[in-house]
Amino acid sequence: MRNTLQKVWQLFTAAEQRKALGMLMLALLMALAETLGVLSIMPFLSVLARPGVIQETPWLHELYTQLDLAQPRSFIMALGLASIVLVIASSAFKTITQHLLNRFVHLLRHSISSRLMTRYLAQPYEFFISRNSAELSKTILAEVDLVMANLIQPLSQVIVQGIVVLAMLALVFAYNPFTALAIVLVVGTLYGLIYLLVRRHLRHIGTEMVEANRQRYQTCNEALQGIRDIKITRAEAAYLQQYQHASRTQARHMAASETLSQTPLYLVEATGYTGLILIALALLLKSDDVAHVLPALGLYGFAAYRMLPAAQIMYRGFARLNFASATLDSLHRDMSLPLPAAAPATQPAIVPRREIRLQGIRYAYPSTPDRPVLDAFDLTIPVNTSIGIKGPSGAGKSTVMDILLGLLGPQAGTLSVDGKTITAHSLPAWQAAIGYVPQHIYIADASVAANIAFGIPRDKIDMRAVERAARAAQIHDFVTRELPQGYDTPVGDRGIRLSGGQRQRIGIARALYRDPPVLLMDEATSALDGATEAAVNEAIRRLSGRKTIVVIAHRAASLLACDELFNI
Ligand SMILES: Nc1ncnc2c1ncn2[C@@H]1O[C@H](COP(=O)(O)OP(=O)(O)OP(=O)(O)O)[C@@H](O)[C@H]1O
Repeated sequence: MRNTLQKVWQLFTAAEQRKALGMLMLALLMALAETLGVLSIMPFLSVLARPGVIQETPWLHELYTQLDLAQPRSFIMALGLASIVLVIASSAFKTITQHLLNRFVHLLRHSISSRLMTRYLAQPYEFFISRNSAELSKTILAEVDLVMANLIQPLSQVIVQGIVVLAMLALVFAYNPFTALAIVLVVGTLYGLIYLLVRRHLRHIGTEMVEANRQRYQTCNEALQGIRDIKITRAEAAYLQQYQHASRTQARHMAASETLSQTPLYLVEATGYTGLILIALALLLKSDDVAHVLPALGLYGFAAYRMLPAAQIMYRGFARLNFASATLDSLHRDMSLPLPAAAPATQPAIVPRREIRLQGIRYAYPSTPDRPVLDAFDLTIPVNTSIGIKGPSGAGKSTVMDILLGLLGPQAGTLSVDGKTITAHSLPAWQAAIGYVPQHIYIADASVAANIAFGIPRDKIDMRAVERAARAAQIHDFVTRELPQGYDTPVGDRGIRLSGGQRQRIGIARALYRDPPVLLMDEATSALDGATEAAVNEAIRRLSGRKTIVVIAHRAASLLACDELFNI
């Protein structure tokens, strides 16, 4: 439990921690207002039952004389009215506090998920090749919500209602310690026993639910992304079954958690009612005077009316804490991912003047640390030349490119430009000098122009640069002649409305948009027909001499224009 609280506390920023303490103060005030409201019923009921009480109780007598009312009846009305005003004011205050609390909790969801997204995006590329992307989106979107709904909200309720329960108990205790102890004993034992019984089960189903949720996201993602293959191989049923299995497990566990957290209410309500009748009878046995019994009964009744729902909310909060602790663990783990020191935002691009060099590179992927793809690898690329890299499939050509791009950090060796080693600090400036065409081009569901000027806000897109890049990539004619809205035509989810070759040419145009001094192309023309490939190659050849170009290609034709060939 302490562990859970600590983890939740660590999810907050310093400002949020301060705000949480402010909320606690508000909750204390709320409990005070509530107590006053409950307390106000006593004088009213006392005087109502026996107006003689006014003369017997000094403070009531004092108040009565001060108010200078004509008769006790008016005094009773005044007391009743005062009690009503107090209860209404306390309810209004409660509503405001509750709203502030809800606001705090929901803004916390926004804050935690944004910080998580920031943390993920700041991780090195290697982090993403070892984690499933569906799992990451699930953590940002679903787990933060789950932690909010099942942990932080209940926790805030536990604290607020806990204070209310304590205040009510203090009130009853001040009136009659014996009854207060009896209440604590009965209600505490009831809830305590049920809590102990269900705690372990809740933790267990909570853990299973995290796994089921992960499977749901992953299956959904895979099914929708691989829809072509799924349709062709008729794998719909298998995916559906996988999804349904996870989804049903999640639904069952959610239902069980709900029920287990609601169950004691009815039991405790019945016990509370029985207790109230017993107290009334006991009081009546002690004194025959209803005037004595009524105020006490009023106090107990009202205190119970406020305390039991609060106790139930507290119990539900505790129950949910157990259910959500596995989710909290996974969220907490990712929120503790290291944030690399931010590189200066705008450094001028590192434009090579002499050469780009890979020296003594050793690289093994995280999943196979003992089997390096590259070992003692050297490559020197003179500036403004074009180099073709060839070699059998799986030889490590794309890995070399990822190292040149600074996406993968080698375990040994250096990447240097004009003798200067590229470090984490200078990496953004180096990447600013590179145009890159990957093997698989990612096309966003946006316009052609937005896809060419990738990552640039719409109003900042330089349409002249877009057109220049599109011409060089041999896609300008297609865009202007065949697309209904030209460069503004939306290309659909992952460029579904484009052919493979068109997507590839958009990728090439994207790499050329910033007119970078270095161009890295990984199988960039593999999806083009002979004539288009020749035209693209010709355009790129015209760039050589002005740019440093590295090309990976299987087809000899794609490498013909290169100044030098390198075998891996
Ligand atoms: N994320 C990864 N985790 C583990 N191993 C990987 C990963 N990516 C690639 N590899 C392995 O590294 C080796 C080199 O892969 P790479 O993609 O660099 O080859 P390539 O020469 O570009 O191949 P191709 O011509 O088929 O594209 C392969 O044996 C591959 O299995």
